[in-house]
Amino acid sequence: MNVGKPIAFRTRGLTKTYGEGRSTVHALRGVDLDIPQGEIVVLLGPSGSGKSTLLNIVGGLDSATQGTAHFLDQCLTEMSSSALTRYRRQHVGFVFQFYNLMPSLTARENVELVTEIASDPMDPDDALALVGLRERTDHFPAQMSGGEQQRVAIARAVAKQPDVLFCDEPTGALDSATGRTVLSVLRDVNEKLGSTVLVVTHNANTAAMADRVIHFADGNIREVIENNSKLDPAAIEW
Ligand SMILES: Nc1ncnc2c1ncn2[C@@H]1O[C@H](COP(=O)(O)OP(=O)(O)OP(=O)(O)O)[C@@H](O)[C@H]1O
Repeated sequence: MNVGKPIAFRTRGLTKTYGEGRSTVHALRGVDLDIPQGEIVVLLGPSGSGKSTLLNIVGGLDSATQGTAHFLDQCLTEMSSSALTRYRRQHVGFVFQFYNLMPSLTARENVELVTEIASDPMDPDDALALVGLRERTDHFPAQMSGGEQQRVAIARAVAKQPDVLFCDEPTGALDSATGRTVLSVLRDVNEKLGSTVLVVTHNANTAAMADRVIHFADGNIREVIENNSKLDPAAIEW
């Protein structure tokens, strides 16, 4: 189904170890992976299998020990830390389990933190409208539910119109109905902005909305499944 799409991310022999000697942890053991542009990709696997480590390296937040990772024609594993900062600023949005909003700022002001430094940002109100919070732009985080706060975090991440949206357990702190709403927002971002969306999750049911599901085990890919019958997030079982 994705024949001819450019590859957004390509890793070859991607390896990450933490520590030395007997306490060495092998987080990634030579991962080879191709992720086509514009896909929703869900990464599943047991705790400690390396999912977040992979996300952090291709997101420009962490370095590899060996191997290569490319974003389009840019080699992330050879970049200086200032080049990685530019890469993150220009191309990448992050969404984490805990929303990391500034409590003293309104929803709009939280989004403006990003739009003020981005090169081609959306209007903050448009970003909040995209996640269904048009009416809540002047509200503070404490006045919003967990799902609404996560949607502000997504608005903040997408307001710079990122090529890629990285989501680490985006529904981990949410109940099922709210979690589905947040997944629907991620699907909307993918469809409306064309962003490639990578989601790390423990919720295997999220796989139903993905174009591609990557199963991790013990620092490597166990299986990659292309999904030709994607479900609407609203229909996902929890
Ligand atoms: N900064 C670090 N220092 C030492 N070890 C680390 C560090 N970060 C991760 N690890 C180890 O690397 C391995 C892979 O961790 P990672 O967080 O990538 O797994 P994960 O699949 O995302 O797990 P989870 O689902 O629990 O978030 C684990 O054994 C973890 O303890």
